[in-house]
Amino acid sequence: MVNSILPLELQEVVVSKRGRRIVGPVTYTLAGAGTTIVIGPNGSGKTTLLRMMHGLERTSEGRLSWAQAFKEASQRQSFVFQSPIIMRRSVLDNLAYPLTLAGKSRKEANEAAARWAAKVGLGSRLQQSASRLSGGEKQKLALARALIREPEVLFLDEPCANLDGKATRVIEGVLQDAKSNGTRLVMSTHDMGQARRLADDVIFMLGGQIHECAPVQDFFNSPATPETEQFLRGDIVE
Ligand SMILES: Nc1ncnc2c1ncn2[C@@H]1O[C@H](COP(=O)(O)OP(=O)(O)OP(=O)(O)O)[C@@H](O)[C@H]1O
Repeated sequence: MVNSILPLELQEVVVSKRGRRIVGPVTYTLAGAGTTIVIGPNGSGKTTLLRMMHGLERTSEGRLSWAQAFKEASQRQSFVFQSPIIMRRSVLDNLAYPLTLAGKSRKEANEAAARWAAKVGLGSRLQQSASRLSGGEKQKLALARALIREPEVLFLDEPCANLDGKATRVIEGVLQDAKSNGTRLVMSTHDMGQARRLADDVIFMLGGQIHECAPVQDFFNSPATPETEQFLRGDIVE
């Protein structure tokens, strides 16, 4: 892509909270296309790593840089949280909002909103108050709202946690489409089946560090360290 915001370069980046290092030092390059899945035990730093890459966490050491200026990069990436943040307005308004904010006409924004609602199975709910949607429906809405501006990079923090198989399948389908359309995806999950289904490559977090980072086949078929092997066996690793 011309003027891509990628690569995102992390050099010896550290995130600390109240004087305690919770992630880092991390050196990593996010480039190319496809889906990177971030896995690891509870508290290993997955959420913090995603938030830091997106710009939601202040780094206390190291260097984080996009290929474009920070403001430009911010506008071309999006984030889906584990608990979706939904405006107390209609499904239509929730979806149209990012587009009107970006200067699209109300008509254009409404048309795109209707298209995206249909993609995530909310086509018949456009006028309904979004706050009355179920948890799974809210997550589908949040995903559509994040994708409606066709971000170059999309971060997702366990978007399918607490969702049933059917809702998860819809979300995975939308994510596969987004990837085919050129969005670079970076997503955390605890679901190893989902990691295998979606990943092109895997980041394994352990103790706030990137313990291993490999193409999906290599990661699952020939783990590089005993800790990775233990984790994949379902043993407790800290
Ligand atoms: N605001 C904060 N203040 C203090 N400590 C924090 C803060 N946010 C996260 N931490 C700590 O940082 C560590 C990493 O947390 P993080 O949420 O990134 O892990 P995670 O791998 O996403 O965990 P989980 O799988 O449970 O969601 C944890 O020990 C957590 O308690």
